[in-house]
Amino acid sequence: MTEIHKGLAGVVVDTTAISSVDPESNSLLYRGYPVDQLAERCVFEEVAYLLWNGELPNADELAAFQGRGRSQRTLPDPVVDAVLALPTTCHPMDVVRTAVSVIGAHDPTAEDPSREANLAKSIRLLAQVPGVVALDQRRRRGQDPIPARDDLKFAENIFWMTFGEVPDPVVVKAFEVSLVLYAEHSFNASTFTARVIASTLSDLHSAVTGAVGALKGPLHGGANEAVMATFAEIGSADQAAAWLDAEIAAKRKVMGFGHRVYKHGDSRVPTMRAWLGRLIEHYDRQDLLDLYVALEDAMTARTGILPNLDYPTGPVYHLMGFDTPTFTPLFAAARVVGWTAHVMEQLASNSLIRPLSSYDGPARRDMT
Ligand SMILES: CC(=O)SCCNC(=O)CCNC(=O)[C@H](O)C(C)(C)COP(=O)(O)OP(=O)(O)OC[C@H]1O[C@@H](n2cnc3c(N)ncnc32)[C@H](O)[C@@H]1OP(=O)(O)O
Ligand SMILES: O=C([O-])CC(=O)C(=O)O
Repeated sequence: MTEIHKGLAGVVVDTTAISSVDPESNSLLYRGYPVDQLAERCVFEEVAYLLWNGELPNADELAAFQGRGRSQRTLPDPVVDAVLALPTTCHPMDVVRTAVSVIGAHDPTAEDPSREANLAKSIRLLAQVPGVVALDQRRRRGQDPIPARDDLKFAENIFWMTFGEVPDPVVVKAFEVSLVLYAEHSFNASTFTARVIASTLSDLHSAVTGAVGALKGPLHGGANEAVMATFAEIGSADQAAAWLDAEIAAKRKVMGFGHRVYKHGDSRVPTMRAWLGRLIEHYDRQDLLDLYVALEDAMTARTGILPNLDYPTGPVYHLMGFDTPTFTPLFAAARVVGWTAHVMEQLASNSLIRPLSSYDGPARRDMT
């Protein structure tokens, strides 16, 4: 009988040199470096450089790389027009998905599959997606757009374009850590989507557009905003256990918990959790931490299922002032690096991704 690998669980479909996720040791390495070390010591652009090029940049390489990205931050007019033309009733991830597609349609090198062209497109996309996310949050609030600045680091510029100010360094660092942790995670659903699309020899923007769609779902990146919706529904720490009992009884999944690969805890959670603690102090929001801890404790006690990265990141982005539907677009802004690194890796050693299925429909029959 054919063995079915539902959801491709446990199936190894290819090799990758970009990152390694080891569920046994709960470790995540980007090109060999532990991600917690990168998160503490690097700016986001260094990590992007590492993931794309295989090595960390020296000071000159970093400066040149940052200059290249910063000079491309301003959104082309057709992209601004496309964002502003979309209804504010649509989800912000729909805006990101559309914008990536429009950026691709206007890119004169869109169909050039060389690594050099794909790297240039990746750098441009990474420079421009934050502008889309910031523009969209602002228009939904009835605020005018704020032009990008080329004197700010990647993380700082996102705050600037969204809020018109760069917050305290502890807030910027917490955000930068979240972006580093979100940048890459091997063959997750959205990255695999990008690789499937790239494997047909379609273009990089098509692969990223598809990846954005995959990330949107609450079983994947959409969980970070769902966590905040959960907190809003629960209200306060003393309600957490009763709320959870009802969810479990109704057999509903609790967002921000569980992981396909990590069964003993997500390797990125301790780092993000520590920064959440610092932000709780900075913003004086012990009530939010109490709720966070109460739900985690109740979930662990009742199911043994541990939080994933989206659990601490939801409240982190909330404290920073981002609107809840903007959380997954921020995840996307960071994951552009991982998606495009995988597209380039796929193309360097391509084989069409096309699994088999086992038919269980009606037996052969003739039309009458
Ligand atoms: C950055 C990221 O994308 S991380 C993932 C973010 N997604 C979420 O937080 C959504 C909530 N979590 C989940 O839905 C799941 O844990 C997934 C989809 C992430 C991984 O799931 P899988 O590895 O496919 O495991 P699966 O969904 O089969 O769960 C195994 C068992 O644990 C239960 N379970 C897993 N996660 C949860 C959860 N969050 N809440 C309640 N029960 C859960 C399942 O109901 C299932 O129980 P059963 O065997 O009695 O039916
Ligand atoms: O790896 C996964 O399945 C999901 C995840 O944590 C990520 O993409 O960061």
